[in-house]
Amino acid sequence: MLWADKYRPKELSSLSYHKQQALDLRNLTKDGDFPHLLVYGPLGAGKKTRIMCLLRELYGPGVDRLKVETMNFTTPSNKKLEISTVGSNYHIEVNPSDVGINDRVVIMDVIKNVAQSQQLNANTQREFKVILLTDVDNLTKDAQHALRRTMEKYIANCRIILCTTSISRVIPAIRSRCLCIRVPAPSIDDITSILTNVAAKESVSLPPELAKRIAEKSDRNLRRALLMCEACKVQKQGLVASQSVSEPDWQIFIRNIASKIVKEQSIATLAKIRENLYELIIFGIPSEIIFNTLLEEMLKNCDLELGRQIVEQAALYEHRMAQGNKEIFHLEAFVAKCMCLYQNMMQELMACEF
Ligand SMILES: Nc1ncnc2c1ncn2[C@@H]1O[C@H](COP(=O)(O)OP(=O)(O)OP(=O)(O)O)[C@@H](O)[C@H]1O
Repeated sequence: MLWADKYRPKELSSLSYHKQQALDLRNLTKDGDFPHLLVYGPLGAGKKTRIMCLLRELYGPGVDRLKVETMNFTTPSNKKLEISTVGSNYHIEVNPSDVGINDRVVIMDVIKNVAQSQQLNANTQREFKVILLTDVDNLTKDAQHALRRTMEKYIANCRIILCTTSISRVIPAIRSRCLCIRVPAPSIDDITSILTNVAAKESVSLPPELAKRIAEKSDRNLRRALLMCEACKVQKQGLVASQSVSEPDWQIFIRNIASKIVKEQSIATLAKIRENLYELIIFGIPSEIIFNTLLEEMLKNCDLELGRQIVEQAALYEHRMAQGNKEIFHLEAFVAKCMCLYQNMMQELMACEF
């Protein structure tokens, strides 16, 4: 088992950072109930871990006995949909955006099914079940409006926990019906001490300088830091302070795409980059991550004015990507626009020189 899964805290009391928030969550469940929640924060900040600890506090260790199920749905146009869910006797976790633009059907059916089913275990029984919806920022507006109506209708039988990285794409009507909980990214010191603790549990001696370097390279993403630390251990049995910390392959791959854009602005390069983007998508790298990393890498290669223009275009294409269905179109359009802007800047520079 990976360290990130093996050492995931299970109790609110064992959460080692944002302790006040953990305490507040515990107080929230004191009388055995809580409102609908909207948990948001950057990738790898520990949102899911906190939610699972909260459920454990409420229902006991039964929430850890997970089973994977496949649910089937039929759209109004008779299209058959299939979605995987993970859940226990007390909760169910679904990512409705797995079915793309048909997410509205999934939202309505899942909530209806859960609200109508009864719980068996009388000892730990609550009056409600919990539905955990992940990646809520990717839900279509249609699905979000359906969610708003359904969450009101079934408030007596179920509580909904929404988990997302960006609250700005969640409609205000949902935000106002939930208690919003922000989980900020852990600090470099928090990550360093978690890495040191995990290494100690694994009987691996981790030099403090190396732990700090891993924490800095992880972009304050705790999961990434734990994976990087484990990768370092696999590369070299005895960890040393001067050891290099390798980056994930996809990050290097995206850096190469950015340097291709800068090196040559042509149709042939664009076609090659399209293949590269497809490869990233096929390997399961989320398109938002591809977009953000590509933007960061592009900004390293340009001056302030060009950077401003690229950020402006990135905002436009990212917005379109969030609204549309085929990410590749918008990623490719952004690459083409970057090439265009870069070429314009080079031509202006050359004109000035002559
Ligand atoms: N308080 C904590 N102490 C130690 N480790 C933690 C803590 N919180 C989270 N982790 C570790 O960090 C990893 C990432 O946490 P989690 O999956 O909860 O993040 P997330 O914000 O839900 O991420 P994503 O948005 O990418 O799904 C977990 O695998 C877990 O091992």
